[in-house]
Amino acid sequence: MTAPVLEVRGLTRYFGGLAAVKDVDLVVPEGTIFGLIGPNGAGKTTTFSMIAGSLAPSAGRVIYRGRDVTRLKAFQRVRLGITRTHQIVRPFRSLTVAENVELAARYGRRPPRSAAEARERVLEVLEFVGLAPQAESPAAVLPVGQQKLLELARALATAPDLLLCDEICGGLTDAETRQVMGLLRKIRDAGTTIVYIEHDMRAVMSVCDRIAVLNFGQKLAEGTPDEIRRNPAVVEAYLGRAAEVGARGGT
Ligand SMILES: Nc1ncnc2c1ncn2[C@@H]1O[C@H](COP(=O)(O)OP(=O)(O)OP(=O)(O)O)[C@@H](O)[C@H]1O
Repeated sequence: MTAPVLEVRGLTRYFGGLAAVKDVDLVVPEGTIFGLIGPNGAGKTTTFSMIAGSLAPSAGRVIYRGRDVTRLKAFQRVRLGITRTHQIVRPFRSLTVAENVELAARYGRRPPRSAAEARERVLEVLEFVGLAPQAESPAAVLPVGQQKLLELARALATAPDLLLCDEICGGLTDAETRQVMGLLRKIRDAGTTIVYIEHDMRAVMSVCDRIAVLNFGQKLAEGTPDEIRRNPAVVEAYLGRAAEVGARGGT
């Protein structure tokens, strides 16, 4: 078995008296799409923020390829290969799509060494996500589906080794969701490990190799999509409710 790309040990975060994340352990094997699911407020985004480095844990460690990165800042982790997308996308709205992607590339793991290399990288990423025709449009004018693709493009431009995807399918049509699932599989197959937060259960179950379930800040279960689907505690805490609302559990 290959060494894990990411290990999270005893990860804990309090907000005042509230334990948003409590004593969570995760081991993410290389080359997988690893789902992180659970009800609203379960602690998924807080966990992501601690892995990405934008939020300090109250306790616990984040280990990336055997190295303890718990004290590194977010930009230092991006340079090592850990990049996240945000649930609420936030491109530079007045910059073009291409400029947004180029900026991300410059802060990434392999910054382009020339303007020509930057252009080539930007075009490659935009073609990959299908946004090449919008390259010169201001980010602000993109419809929601394309905003999500731009968020993914910006993350990919940093040349991530570990991509943290936060609810990339929220607000997308079924066709757009299928497109994004196809992209995630290609990204994984090209060698990038993915941790994926998502409420769209069809998407999660179709694309993830393993899934961990959070509930009230703690890990409730972990396993393959089939094991998770059949786990009575998961059905009780989350999946039953998600099914009631048409397999989409909320925001
Ligand atoms: N900055 C903050 N200050 C105070 N409480 C916070 C903060 N961020 C998150 N919380 C609380 O921590 C808990 C976990 O929130 P988090 O956003 O991590 O959950 P989540 O599983 O990502 O939820 P959702 O599926 O709704 O995005 C919630 O009770 C939330 O209100």
